[in-house]
Amino acid sequence: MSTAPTSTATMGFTSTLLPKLLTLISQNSNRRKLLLAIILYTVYKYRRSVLFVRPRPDLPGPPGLPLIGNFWEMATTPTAVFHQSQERNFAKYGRVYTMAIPGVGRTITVKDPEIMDHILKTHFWNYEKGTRSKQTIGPLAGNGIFTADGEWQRQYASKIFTVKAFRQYTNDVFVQEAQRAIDYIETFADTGKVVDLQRLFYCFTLDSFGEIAFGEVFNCLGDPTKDVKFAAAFDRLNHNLSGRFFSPTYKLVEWWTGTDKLITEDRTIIRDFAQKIIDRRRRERQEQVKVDEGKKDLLQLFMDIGSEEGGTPLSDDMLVDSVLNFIIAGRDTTAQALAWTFYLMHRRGADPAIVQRMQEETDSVLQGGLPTYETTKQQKFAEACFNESIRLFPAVPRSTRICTQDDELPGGIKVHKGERVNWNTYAMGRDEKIWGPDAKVYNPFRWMEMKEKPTSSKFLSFHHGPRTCLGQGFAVTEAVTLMSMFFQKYTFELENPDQKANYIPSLTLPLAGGLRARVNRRTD
Ligand code: HEM
Repeated sequence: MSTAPTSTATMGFTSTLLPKLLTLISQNSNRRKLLLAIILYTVYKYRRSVLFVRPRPDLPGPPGLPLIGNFWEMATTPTAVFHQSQERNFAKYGRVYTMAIPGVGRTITVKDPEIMDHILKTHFWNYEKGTRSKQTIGPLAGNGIFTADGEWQRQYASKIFTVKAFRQYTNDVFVQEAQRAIDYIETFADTGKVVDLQRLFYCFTLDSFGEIAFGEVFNCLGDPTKDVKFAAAFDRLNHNLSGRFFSPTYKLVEWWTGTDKLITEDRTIIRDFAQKIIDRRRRERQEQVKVDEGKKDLLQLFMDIGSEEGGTPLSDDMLVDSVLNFIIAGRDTTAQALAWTFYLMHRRGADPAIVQRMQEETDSVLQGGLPTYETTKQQKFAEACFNESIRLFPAVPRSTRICTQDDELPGGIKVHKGERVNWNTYAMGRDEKIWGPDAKVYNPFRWMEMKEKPTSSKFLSFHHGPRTCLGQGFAVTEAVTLMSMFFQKYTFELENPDQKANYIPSLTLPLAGGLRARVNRRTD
């Protein structure tokens, strides 16, 4: 049992609920009276306690209810404004606050670069993803890099990005798939018809990943309005598992709604798909079919790295996990970041100088040609537009770790073994202390004017420390390739320029309502 600071909820209990219960007792039979009296006594005695959670009267935080702590608050906070509610808590309680829920435990939520550096870098070893993370996204991520705490996964995955041919191959795929996206929007150009750009970006990143991960053509860009079986199962699974992060009682809810069965079905579809490709590759390997060095996909690279001298060949399950984790990491994140970028550049009130500068930069770097890996590196303003959008709308908006040994954070804040430390990248990206008084304004020019790039403990969108996003360069190249090819030819106009910046609550940050826009050919 724990003792929490006296709360308004507790005061509400004494002033409103207590008299009601006393009246109820006086009106009931003896047995009922006794039962009610016991309940009343228990609730009163533990009015400042949260069942099974260690007390932290030293930390501020939203007041909870007797025994159930912040359960009610968590259950009733609309998930569509989850990040704003955390921002409000920071505004009220400062850079660190706590909440507690029976069965889930205590969470300490932080928003401070110095503390982030401590948790994610200098004391990295003391904060692990833990079993809850594995339970929640396990059906999708398996035992891959996302749920693992170290081991072989990072070692293998990081090797992939050092393969030079892989960089060239991915770049060729981005150009090819962006061209297919252009073929699609060309049919809309100057017609006044509306296209959902977010959906198109999902198809762009899915088709790119189909090629890069498995050497497979999903052909989502062939008709973005139609579902691709693998992608539909992947999206549904992602969506259903996201719900687990917001619900302490997800097991019960899934059983009640039948979502548990859907999760199993979708998991099977995805893994069977990957397994078939692995079987084919193993057969081809036995038949000694030659693989073009310049066209090795992720699966092939993972198979090769495992067979290298000193390497351990990966089992089929490990291969499936490895490749799927790249798709989880890179597909939705990049598509959503692109959608937010186009949204922020075109919504009402956006500075027209942003699109103008983007066009000027693209025209001057590409000179009418197609992008290459080298030209994307020169498009600093395009990169700034992208970074600025994931500062405000980070594709991974929050995350969590479990403390494995008692620790002390900068500022003398104690964290006990088993307590959960959460952080909110969304809130950090809008923090005036880090970004200045215009922190909430979309202003890509700030990146061009900075003398030094912000450290990753401040610009947390790609994470910080030893588990920093491995695909940061990949994502930026992919996004800048598409942006440059789009801005080279077209202008965009949102169907609803006043569309609100709402997101769908999820592990990532999709733009709610998609991004419906009209496309016009550039005439300048
Ligand atoms: C806008 C795009 C992206 C953003 C904002 C982003 C952000 C992140 C963040 C915040 C993490 C840490 C997650 C956590 O452990 O809490 C992460 C991890 C990771 N990302 Fe990205 N990512 C993006 C694109 C990509 C792409 C395209 C790839 C692969 C091609 C990728 C590969 C990875 C991998 C493998 C990890 C796991 C690293 C580890 O746990 O050691 N990411 N990413």
